[in-house]
Amino acid sequence: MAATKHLRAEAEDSVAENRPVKKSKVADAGDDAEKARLKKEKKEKKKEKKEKKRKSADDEETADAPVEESADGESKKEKKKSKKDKKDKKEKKSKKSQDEDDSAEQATEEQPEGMDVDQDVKPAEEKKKSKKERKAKDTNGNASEEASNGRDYVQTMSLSNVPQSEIDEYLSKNEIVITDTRNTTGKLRPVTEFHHLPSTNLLEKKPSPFASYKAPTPIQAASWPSTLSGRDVVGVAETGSGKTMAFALPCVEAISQINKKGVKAVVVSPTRELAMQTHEQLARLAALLRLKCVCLYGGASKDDQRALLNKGADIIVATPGRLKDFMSDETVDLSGCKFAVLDEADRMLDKGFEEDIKMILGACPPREERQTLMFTATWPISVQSLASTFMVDPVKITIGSRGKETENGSVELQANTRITQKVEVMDGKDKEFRLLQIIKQHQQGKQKDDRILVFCLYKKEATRVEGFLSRKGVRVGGIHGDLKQEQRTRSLEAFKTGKTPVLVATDVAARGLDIPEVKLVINVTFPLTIEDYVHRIGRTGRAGKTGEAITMFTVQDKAHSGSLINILKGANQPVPDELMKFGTVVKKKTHDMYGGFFKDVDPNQKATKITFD
Ligand SMILES: Nc1ncnc2c1ncn2[C@@H]1O[C@H](COP(=O)(O)OP(=O)(O)OP(=O)(O)O)[C@@H](O)[C@H]1O
Repeated sequence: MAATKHLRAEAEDSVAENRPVKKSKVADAGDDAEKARLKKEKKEKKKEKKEKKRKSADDEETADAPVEESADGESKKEKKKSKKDKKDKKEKKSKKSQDEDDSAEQATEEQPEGMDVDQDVKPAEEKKKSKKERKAKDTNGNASEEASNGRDYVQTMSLSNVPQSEIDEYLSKNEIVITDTRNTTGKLRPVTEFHHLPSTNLLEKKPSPFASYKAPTPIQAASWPSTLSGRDVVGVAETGSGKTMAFALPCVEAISQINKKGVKAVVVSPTRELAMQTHEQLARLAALLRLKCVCLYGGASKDDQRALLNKGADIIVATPGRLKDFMSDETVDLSGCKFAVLDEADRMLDKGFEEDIKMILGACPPREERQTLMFTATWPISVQSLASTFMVDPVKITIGSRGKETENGSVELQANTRITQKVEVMDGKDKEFRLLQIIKQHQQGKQKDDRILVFCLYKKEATRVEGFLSRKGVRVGGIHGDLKQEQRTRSLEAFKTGKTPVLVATDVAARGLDIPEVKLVINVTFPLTIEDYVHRIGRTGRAGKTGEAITMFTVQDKAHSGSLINILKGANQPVPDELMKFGTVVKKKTHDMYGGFFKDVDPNQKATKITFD
């Protein structure tokens, strides 16, 4: 606009200069014209100024002011701008806070239940991961969200992807029943394959600790999700079904997460030989993570065991007596022991060991601060109330017994169905002759090195029978409480290697011992309880194999006829007529704690329910 005005003025000046000289007239006339021109110019300037002002006001409105803006215009603009900035900031802030709320909500959704992680400090990577994991769980809607004892088990994607129909089939085929009063881990899927286990330092070792196994056994598959979650568990499964590894894996996993010196786990066993055997398996697993496992049992040098303890022990496997000794002289301190296992739990909780167990578990942290597992093949009601005082809401897992429990909560007693059971009713005086005959028959040809385990009830009886067989040329050894520990260990070793393929034992060898080559168990004298019978015959038919058991039954054993008949029927075994003649009444030996009672059994019905309390 200014440039136009200037150009017009120049043009007008040039016109004036080029006019003819008739100056005055022209001047007079020129003066008037000049006045008019100046007036017009003034008018135009005024108009321009007005126009500028209006434009400036418009510019302020649009915040698009030209560079040569007036001071006044600028301040107005700034005011307006700052107002606008404030408005923008407010909007941005509100949007930001909305975003934060959204992400917090999202994070809450992503947070696996039971995990105690601060949302605000949780790294994005972790958030992403937990979302992924949650997704894996949600696909099937069944994953562990339990985090007892500060541990969390996350079901792997590969297990989540197994169709539900396959899981249901596995549970029903293996007669698996999981009872959880918290009613959450009931949904946990059994770990049907080893590769379904979450990967850990231990499980990634090469070769794998499970290299020699094809798949987890049902008790392992069903209990690992709960035990790895840190839950207390009662596991009841048939003899020879892999219960040792069922508790060994969570034991080593649990203590590998504790960065403290001292004893962190204790496993209690009823017999020395079983303690040694369990120690062997557990020590192998623990060594993979450089954890130390020490075995304490009676009848061996205390000094040697103390020396081992002084080198450091993360896990102790022990019989109660020797463990108590070391606790009394303060060689062993269980105050940091966060993991406790009662193997052969019903035996550990019966009258004979009750006080020892109270003392041992009493020296561990309170039950709320430790994990307690109990495993057994027989779970009578008589021990269950005591068991519950040592545990917190245990998950109960039963395999077999068609998942049945009796009305009072005991797990139905059942023998391993792969064992062929025969009962021979006879006169007591014929026993030795018949025993020799059976052994000779079984050791013919290829079977000459088959291991045969012979059970007697009394130590003296075992000594006599061993002597008798030895005199008849049978390669035989003995194991019972009258023998020194060295002798017991030697006999067991010779039996395992096949040097003496026959072993005469009392019930010290009834529970837990795992000797795969045992093909036949002979009961020369019936045991004191039907549970002991189940454990005795369970020394054969282990890890999916078949086996055989022959029981000599005399009139002196007639109190056991009813319960034995039920066991035979429960395992689809023939019941000899001579046994039926002793009666089908189940008589329980009177016990100072559990009392005694009688129960009728209908001989025409398949026996399914017996309580042994
Ligand atoms: N997943 C598996 N696959 C095959 N064999 C296995 C598996 N787990 C354990 N075993 C083997 O099964 C055998 C029996 O295991 P274990 O001694 O733990 O049985 P158990 O259930 O404790 O028996 P018991 O009630 O008599 O004490 C052992 O030789 C063990 O090595």
